[in-house]
Amino acid sequence: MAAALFDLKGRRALVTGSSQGIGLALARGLAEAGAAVVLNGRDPARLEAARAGLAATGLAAETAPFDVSDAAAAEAALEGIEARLGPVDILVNNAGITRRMPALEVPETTWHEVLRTNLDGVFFMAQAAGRRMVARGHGKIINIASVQSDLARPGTAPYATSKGGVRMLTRALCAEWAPRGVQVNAIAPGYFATELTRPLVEDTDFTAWLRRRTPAGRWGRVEELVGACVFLAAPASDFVNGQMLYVDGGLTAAV
Ligand SMILES: NC(=O)c1ccc[n+]([C@@H]2O[C@H](COP(=O)([O-])OP(=O)(O)OC[C@H]3O[C@@H](n4cnc5c(N)ncnc54)[C@H](O)[C@@H]3O)[C@@H](O)[C@H]2O)c1
Ligand SMILES: O=C(O)[C@H](O)[C@@H](O)[C@H](O)[C@H](O)CO
Repeated sequence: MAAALFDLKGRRALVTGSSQGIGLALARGLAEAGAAVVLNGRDPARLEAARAGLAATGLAAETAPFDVSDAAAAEAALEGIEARLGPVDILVNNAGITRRMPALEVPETTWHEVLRTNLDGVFFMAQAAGRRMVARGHGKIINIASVQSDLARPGTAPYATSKGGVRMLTRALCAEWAPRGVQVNAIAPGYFATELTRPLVEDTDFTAWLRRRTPAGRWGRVEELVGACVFLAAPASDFVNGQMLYVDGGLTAAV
């Protein structure tokens, strides 16, 4: 009984931005839970390397290279994936970027680049997948938000704004699609060591501050996000909708 609640066999999952980092860890976790996984990124060679890495450990995956910040490409990709492989039951909107700089110095192009990837990309991917899920009467969308959906720090204005938007988008889509059998939730990671956070990992002052600021006293490991993702992708969460689940070592629970 309990095992069936978390069983993803027979489900197909598309994870955006999954050639490395959090996306690749989530793709691996979903595949280990039984899902047929589709990897996405913009660079076909890096995507193929990620696929081969999963295959080397006995996990099959397909690839779909496209840019999530291009709404037409997202729609064409969903159309192509479903025609080639079958329905996408689970969408993990993970692709994201940051550009750290003081708000007074953010060029217009940078502002739009971050918002277009982190917020427009999440919306148009959700719209492309959601239109098909709503028609079928079931589906799971998991948006990767951030502790910066709620808390800002200097140098993160475009990023924090985009992640705050992801939080409200998650609620707005839940309000519309819950009656149609689709669950839309978010995971809000704390600080995890990846390429995106490398400048912060290498900054000894930042890391010392983070260890003091996080009740768990350390950086997160990407595998520690898998449990939340499998839960939100699986039947176990069928009545969980519009929520943002923090996986942050307690960072947002304590001052
Ligand atoms: N690392 C953290 O501490 C942390 C914390 C909270 C939230 N997040 C979020 O998790 C997600 C993954 O971040 P990560 O830390 O693994 O970073 P990462 O830079 O290692 O990985 C991001 C991936 O997204 C891909 N990507 C970027 N733009 C894309 C686009 N337009 N189309 C397709 N793919 C694209 C990149 O190529 C890369 O593979 C992001 O949304 C990020 O904001 C990360
Ligand atoms: O500059 C920063 O503080 C980081 O880039 C964060 O934005 C992390 O990437 C993460 O999203 C925190 O949860």
